[in-house]
Amino acid sequence: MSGRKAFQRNGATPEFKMALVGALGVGKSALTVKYITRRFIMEYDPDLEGTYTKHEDWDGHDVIVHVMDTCDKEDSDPGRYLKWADAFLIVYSITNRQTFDVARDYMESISIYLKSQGRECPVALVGNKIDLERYRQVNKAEGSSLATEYDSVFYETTAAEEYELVEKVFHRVIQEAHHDKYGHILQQLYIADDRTTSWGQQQPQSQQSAQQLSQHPHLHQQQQQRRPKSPKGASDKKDEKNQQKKTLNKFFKIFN
Ligand SMILES: Nc1nc2c(ncn2[C@@H]2O[C@H](COP(=O)(O)OP(=O)(O)OP(=O)(O)O)[C@@H](O)[C@H]2O)c(=O)[nH]1
Repeated sequence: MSGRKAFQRNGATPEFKMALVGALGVGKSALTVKYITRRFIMEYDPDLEGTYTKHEDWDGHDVIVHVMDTCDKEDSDPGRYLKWADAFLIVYSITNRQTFDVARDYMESISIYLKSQGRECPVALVGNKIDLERYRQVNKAEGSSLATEYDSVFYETTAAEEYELVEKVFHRVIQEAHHDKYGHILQQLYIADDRTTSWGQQQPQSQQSAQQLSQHPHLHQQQQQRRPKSPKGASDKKDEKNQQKKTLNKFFKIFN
């Protein structure tokens, strides 16, 4: 049975929740707003955290995507996105090695958390700001290697240039999340990495709504109940490793 047929029989609108996490200043907000509005907005309030919703039109069918642009602070509870999300984008800046180290910590912590819950979610490692190649501190092979270590997909991208670069990352994660939820072979449903097939055009957002979002990034903020999802085997590669760094110790409080 093809994914498409199953999708058509199942009347419910597919819905996915993904959380962007990472160090401050890596471009989580820029990537979120780029995906939602197709626009690059230069400055955000670093203390703001929000959840945004976008309707994708795939081959005439509605797909709802919720994106949480997180902002972790010392005392904040990561449970707000760990429990909520169907998928995670762990973002670092290729121009800042420290943010790559933080991304590594997130990879580890999220992996351990999911395993403790018997859950598995798509996790993508995303190296952002490739438009600033001249300032690169983390080479592509390092990112790729870290992602491989955790059985995650890896992308380098930039919020500052073509929308398609950002779209590709989000669509790949949606692909994976769709597979987890509906158990379909993704290549039959959506796109291959080179985007040769099925993803429909984005529903164009009105200029007005894009402007409103840019001026009030939390316009579409909303809370949603998490939908159940089918588990997928977690990476076993890090079972023995328990080297949580201070900044991420809070993760353990959730499930210990
Ligand atoms: N050149 C370039 N600048 C970017 C890119 N993404 C984000 N920025 C800039 O980097 C700065 C930080 O981006 P944010 O999106 O606020 O980063 P964040 O990860 O959300 O961090 P906080 O807002 O501190 O939580 C802003 O000035 C952005 O305009 C990118 O891909 N390329």
